[in-house]
Amino acid sequence: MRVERTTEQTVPKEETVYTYDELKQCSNYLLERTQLRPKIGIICGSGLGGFADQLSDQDVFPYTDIPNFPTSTVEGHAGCMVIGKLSSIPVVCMKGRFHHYEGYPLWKCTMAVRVMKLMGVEKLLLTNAAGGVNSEYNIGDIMIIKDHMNFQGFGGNSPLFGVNDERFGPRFLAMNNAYDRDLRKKAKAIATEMKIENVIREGIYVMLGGPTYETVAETRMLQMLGVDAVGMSTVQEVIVARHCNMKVFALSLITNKCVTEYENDDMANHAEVIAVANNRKSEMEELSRRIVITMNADNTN
Ligand SMILES: O=P(O)(O)O[C@@H]1C[C@H](O)[C@@H](CO)O1
Ligand SMILES: Nc1nc2[nH]cnc2c(=O)[nH]1
Repeated sequence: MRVERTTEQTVPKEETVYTYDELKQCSNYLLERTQLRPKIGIICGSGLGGFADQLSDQDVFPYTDIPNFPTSTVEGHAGCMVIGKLSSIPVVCMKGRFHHYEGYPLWKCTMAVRVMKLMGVEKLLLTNAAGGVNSEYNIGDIMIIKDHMNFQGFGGNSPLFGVNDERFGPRFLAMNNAYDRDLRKKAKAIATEMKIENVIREGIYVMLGGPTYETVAETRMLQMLGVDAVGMSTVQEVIVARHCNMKVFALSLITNKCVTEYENDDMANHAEVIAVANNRKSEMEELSRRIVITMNADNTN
């Protein structure tokens, strides 16, 4: 189903998932317009798109120009694909992702991952802004995602629903070690080199549909389940990336502490999310840059 907005009404319309050929059209469009052949893809979280500005030799493609592409509608998600070099390494960077709460089905939110795969991308680095569920987490902490809980999957929704196209991957998919163990270990060593180990965490991310932030009762439930951080993205992208055999690494920036007491009047809000992302920009960007270098040096698959 697609939600199409007009000025007066919201009209749901039937829509089928992207065909292989439609996604190939997108990747061809990009490859025909850049000399670079990236093997590493990056998806930037809310307020974290500035990472793409670090790239040299940039070719910039607004989503509105790429055939079959959805558009970004959220503040802090610029809405363009940037292909360029990071420390001489060719990368393709999504400056702005698609979220389920924008009205896109999960298969549509994740289409760019398959486009990257068709371009030749083998490894994916994702960032997001998330609320700290673990009471020991502080605003500004950077969490290496160790694992996720796929709540949409529990509820009967997945970006892989529908006929499986074996050209992308198998019908049934194992999800252990989705967040590559070796890259997580190396990222911790990099954080120590950067002397930011005091703000580095490793934990479990859960994606809820949003756009509401969590109630006190919901946060308490997540704590009981062992969740460390909660957001509104990433899980579906990781599922699609693993389906097409990409190696995955992901970081959550803890932009707010989820409220667990009824007497606490702190209100999560997107302006704060963007402001914290802006404050932690340099650490997030340098950590990500060094991880890209590590990913590039890694020849295992
Ligand atoms: O794209 P991410 O997951 O970084 O964005 C988070 C989740 C919502 O889109 C938004 C809420 O403030 O930030
Ligand atoms: N669901 C959710 N997403 C977020 N993104 C940034 N902060 C939060 C949060 O507290 N909850």
